[in-house]
Amino acid sequence: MSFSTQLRKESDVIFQGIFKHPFVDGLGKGELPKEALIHYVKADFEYLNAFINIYGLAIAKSDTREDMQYFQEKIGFILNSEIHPHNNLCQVAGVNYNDLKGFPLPPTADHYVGHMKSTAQQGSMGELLAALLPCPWTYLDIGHYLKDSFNPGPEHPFYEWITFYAKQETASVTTELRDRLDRWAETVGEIEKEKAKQAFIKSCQLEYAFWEMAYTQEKWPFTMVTEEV
Ligand SMILES: Cc1ncc(C[n+]2csc(CCO)c2C)c(N)n1
Repeated sequence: MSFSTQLRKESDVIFQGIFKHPFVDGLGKGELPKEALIHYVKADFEYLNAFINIYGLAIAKSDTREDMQYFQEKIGFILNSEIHPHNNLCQVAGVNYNDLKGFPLPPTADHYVGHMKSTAQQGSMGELLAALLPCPWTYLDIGHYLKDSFNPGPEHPFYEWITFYAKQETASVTTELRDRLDRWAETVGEIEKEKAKQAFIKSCQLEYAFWEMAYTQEKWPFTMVTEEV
């Protein structure tokens, strides 16, 4: 069994929890409070900015042109494609996407970004790949799960969101990251692999926590002027 298959198996309980989370279930049912959608997009826009920064750190860590080109292409995917699912959520919430940009990350999203950034700066390439992988993998599996469970048609409010993540593009981001991680895992010992596994599991936990953060509209204890809509 490949290293990534082993990681997916061990974290299956978290994946199953994500599929059943009320936010994800609401995407399937086509029913979500406007405030939760807004909270999600505000946090996710900044999360994606941080993700681009992290790909930049991965380029800084890269030894080969091939690796550099790979991470550069992934930055392009976030810049050019990931706006579509956000646009879908903004349309349903009846808000302008531009009005949701530039807000501070809520505590859980801040924690998630901090985990990926510190792993990118201090960890091995394998730990970094493992910390990034749950991001496309959980969304790919959510896309498939919602497509199979709810069979949404074009009239479904979240049709675009669901079909975007169930698409080949998200599948290839996942497969490519997995292949890289699996190739790395063949070259290192158990201690290194254990560290990568812990980085992967923490990111899976934080993917779940991100949905919870959006659904409960998690906030910092004190609201500062910059956070008001
Ligand atoms: C919290 C959170 N987790 C995952 C994604 C999905 N996603 C973000 S970047 C990317 C491509 C990685 O190269 C994918 C699939 C999201 N939007 N927000």
